[in-house]
Amino acid sequence: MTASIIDGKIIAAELRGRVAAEVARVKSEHGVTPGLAVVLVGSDPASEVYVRSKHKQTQEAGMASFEHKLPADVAQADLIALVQKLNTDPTVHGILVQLPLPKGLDTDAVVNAIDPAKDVDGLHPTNAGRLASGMPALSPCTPLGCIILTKSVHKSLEGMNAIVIGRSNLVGRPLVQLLLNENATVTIAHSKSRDLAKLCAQADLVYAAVGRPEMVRGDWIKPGATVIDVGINRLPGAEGKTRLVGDVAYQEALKTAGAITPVPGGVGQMTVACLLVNTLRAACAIHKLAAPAV
Ligand SMILES: Nc1nc(=O)c2c([nH]1)NC[C@@H]1CN(c3ccc(C(=O)N[C@@H](CCC(=O)O)C(=O)O)cc3)C=[N+]21
Ligand SMILES: [Mg+2]
Repeated sequence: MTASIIDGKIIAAELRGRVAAEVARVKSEHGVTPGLAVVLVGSDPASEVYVRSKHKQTQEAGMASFEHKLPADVAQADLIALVQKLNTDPTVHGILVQLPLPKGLDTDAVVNAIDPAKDVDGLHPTNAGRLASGMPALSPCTPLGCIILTKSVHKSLEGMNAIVIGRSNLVGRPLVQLLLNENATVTIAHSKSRDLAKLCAQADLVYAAVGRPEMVRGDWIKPGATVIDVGINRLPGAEGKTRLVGDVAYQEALKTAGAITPVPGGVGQMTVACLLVNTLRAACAIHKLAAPAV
């Protein structure tokens, strides 16, 4: 038996189409154009790639896209001043500060400066706290994407055993909360967990988000389980190129899993699509419109 492949490209494109339709409706019915501001500090090549694809997809969905590039040696106060300006800019409904920030900048202080109503990354403690309390919140895009991909396989996650490997603020922790909202039973594992293979073997749903290339092996996976690979690791490939691999040993896991996401073409695609969803939701909330149908 070989696993079916969960096609993030197709699922993300379909989601972006629904966002675009809602954006068109909100524009024509209410005269509101949702706007996303992305702040990139320094010049990490991988970050440049993500920011470019965010810009393109935002515009394709009919939303306004604002890019702000700052030098790696920008003063903390100047970065915060930009965030504050975006907070009060009525054309901006979503603010994303690309992470990680260059050394010397205080990430917590920058994230705290974002208006929680415009925090489309769901990183502000107000949104993280609301999510953890079961209240409506802007939730981080990658975990939202993971849930949508899982639901493309399972209509309901109720009572399923899920394991989340990784506990970052951007992925692992909020993903745990979203899974709890779906009534899954959740195990939270991380780099210090003992006997990860055994914990994994009990899971119907495996979420690998540790940032270690191919750490999750095929024989850890319960036969038929759904595997969502959040990792994006750049390894040296042939002819001086880089090669992207996930946190799961994909070829091995294909043999035991029931369904699995590829890297690239899995979770990464959904992250950007969900960013558009969050920007649309933020714009509707800010303008006191009904929540959009996506
Ligand atoms: N404040 C903040 N929010 C983020 O959401 C955030 C961030 N900082 N910093 C970096 C990570 C990473 N991230 C990705 C977005 C899209 C792809 C993506 O489009 N991946 C494609 C192609 C990848 C490629 O070819 O390089 C795929 O997996 O198919 C991947 C990763 C968002 N992040
Ligand atoms: Mg991917």
